[in-house]
Amino acid sequence: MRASLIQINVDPQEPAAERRVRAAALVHEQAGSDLVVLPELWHVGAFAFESFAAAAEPLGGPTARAMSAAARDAGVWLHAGSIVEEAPGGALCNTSLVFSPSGELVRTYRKIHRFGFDKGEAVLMTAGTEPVTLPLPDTTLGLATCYDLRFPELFRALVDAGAQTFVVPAGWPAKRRGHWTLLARARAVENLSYVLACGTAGTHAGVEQAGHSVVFDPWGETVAEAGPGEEVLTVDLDPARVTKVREEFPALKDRVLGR
Ligand SMILES: NC(=O)CCC(=O)C(=O)O
Repeated sequence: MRASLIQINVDPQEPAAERRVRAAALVHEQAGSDLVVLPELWHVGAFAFESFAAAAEPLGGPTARAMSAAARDAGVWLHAGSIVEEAPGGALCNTSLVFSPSGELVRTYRKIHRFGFDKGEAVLMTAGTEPVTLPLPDTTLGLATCYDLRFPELFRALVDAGAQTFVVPAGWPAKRRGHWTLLARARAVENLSYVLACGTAGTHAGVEQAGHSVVFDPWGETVAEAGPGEEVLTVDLDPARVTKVREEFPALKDRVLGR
């Protein structure tokens, strides 16, 4: 199973409409991959809080339409990262979109843990409540977004729902890059699962992004890691390895709490 993580540069000087066209072209270039992943809020910037309201769009909005067409044209499963969703009733949510190779929107995931404490996303966005998984032909995806990485109980809930491969779009700051890599790896090791963690490059709203998208295997080994700039990280995964590792090291069966 081939996966491509598109670590797109988010530059406030680039209009969102142009970045959308560029993202679609980058997805198109990944034809031949099974799964393509974009980062969190790449259309606006995860820290561009003051632009969230203006950038909000419904599920059938311009980003979703462009990504549906891109998935269909490339013939790939596309985790299109997240958008600022204007939900029915007007609430804003940080919502991930997953499209099938025919361009159908097959899953949405509203980020459960909002970042910012008493500011930014935490006050502007409404939290999701539901963990979301998606069975693909070769693996079952578990969806999480950025700050969710700090909450292992979400990943356990996803494992209980059948997840074998976590997809984590993010807009993670460079100043906490050490946490990014450490937490993504921990989620792989403790859940004996692949982790596909896709961040952004560039600086927006004064926040330098970490880049360094990374893929860990179910033993916590690094499959591939990007640098700080715009880059596509393409990896070949062996979905059967999740079952094998879980059989050889059945730690998930030893859980006592929270089952
Ligand atoms: N967009 C985010 O969720 C940022 C998370 C973050 O900066 C952190 O957890 O640290």
